[in-house]
Amino acid sequence: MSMALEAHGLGKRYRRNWALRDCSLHLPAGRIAALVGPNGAGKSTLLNMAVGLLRPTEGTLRVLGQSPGGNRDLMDRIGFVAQDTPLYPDFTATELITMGAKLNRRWDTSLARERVERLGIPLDRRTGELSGGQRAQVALALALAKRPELLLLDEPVASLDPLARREFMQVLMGSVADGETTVLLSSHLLGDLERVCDYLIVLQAAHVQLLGGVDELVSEHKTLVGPRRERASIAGVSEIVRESHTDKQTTLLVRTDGPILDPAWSVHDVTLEDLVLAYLAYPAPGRAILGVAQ
Ligand SMILES: Nc1ncnc2c1ncn2[C@@H]1O[C@H](COP(=O)(O)OP(=O)(O)OP(=O)(O)O)[C@@H](O)[C@H]1O
Repeated sequence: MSMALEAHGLGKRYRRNWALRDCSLHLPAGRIAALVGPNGAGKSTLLNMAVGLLRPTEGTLRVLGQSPGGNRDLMDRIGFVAQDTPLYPDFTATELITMGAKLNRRWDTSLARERVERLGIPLDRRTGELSGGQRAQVALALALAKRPELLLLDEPVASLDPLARREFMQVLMGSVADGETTVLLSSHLLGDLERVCDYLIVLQAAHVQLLGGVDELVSEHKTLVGPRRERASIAGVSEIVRESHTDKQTTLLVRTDGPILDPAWSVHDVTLEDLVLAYLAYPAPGRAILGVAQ
């Protein structure tokens, strides 16, 4: 299986603070991956390193099998929309599309023009005079027009209205349907991600907290509800990710390594949102751990 992204022991330090540390992850080609984590978790740092805008402080990072720093051929194969969707404000969408055609070898001018037109965004208005959502749409159209093998999107839909978000997510799904594109997008909108993403990377406090295919992760985690009891080992449970108690009842979100047969527990499936929220509350690796989810 070929990897679109592969990191080993990757770290980035700004002065004395680590924005990313001991980060080992892989993203198989052809997936739509969600990059999730709280503010300041290191998501933008990871994406910026993947496009060579930042250099790792330690560790290795391979993107489409190559090292990203100063690699023009590799950059031709990657589409990137940064968090604040920067566009030259004095240029119109038409001018940016023309510029894209000059700078990129695999550029699809009609895709960009048709997309911007279909969204009702004036092609001849300076992008500095467009709304924030319209600017984001232009930036996304430019990224898609590159026909990238890897599309990296840093909170691409944050400024889009709900209908536009849904439409864009459908476009993303369509663009990976050919099996040749991989998408990695960071977002806080778990509902949107749940609909389209089939791979999940959860970052928290500069560390990878959870990684894997969404279906596999969802099926190996369960919520258990039973009479109140203090921590005890449960056959079939490899890890208790989160626990909460009322006077009479204990609720656990667990990672399983087999069936839960103890009849004291009722076993429930989890959603992607349950999973992400549980792992975000889980102590980060490398942090002083006082006991899991006490
Ligand atoms: N240029 C910089 N100089 C110093 N520290 C930085 C710089 N950029 C980011 N950081 C720090 O690195 C950490 C990770 O930041 P990053 O922007 O990667 O987080 P993020 O997960 O993308 O957050 P958000 O969801 O808020 O966009 C944060 O603690 C941030 O303060």
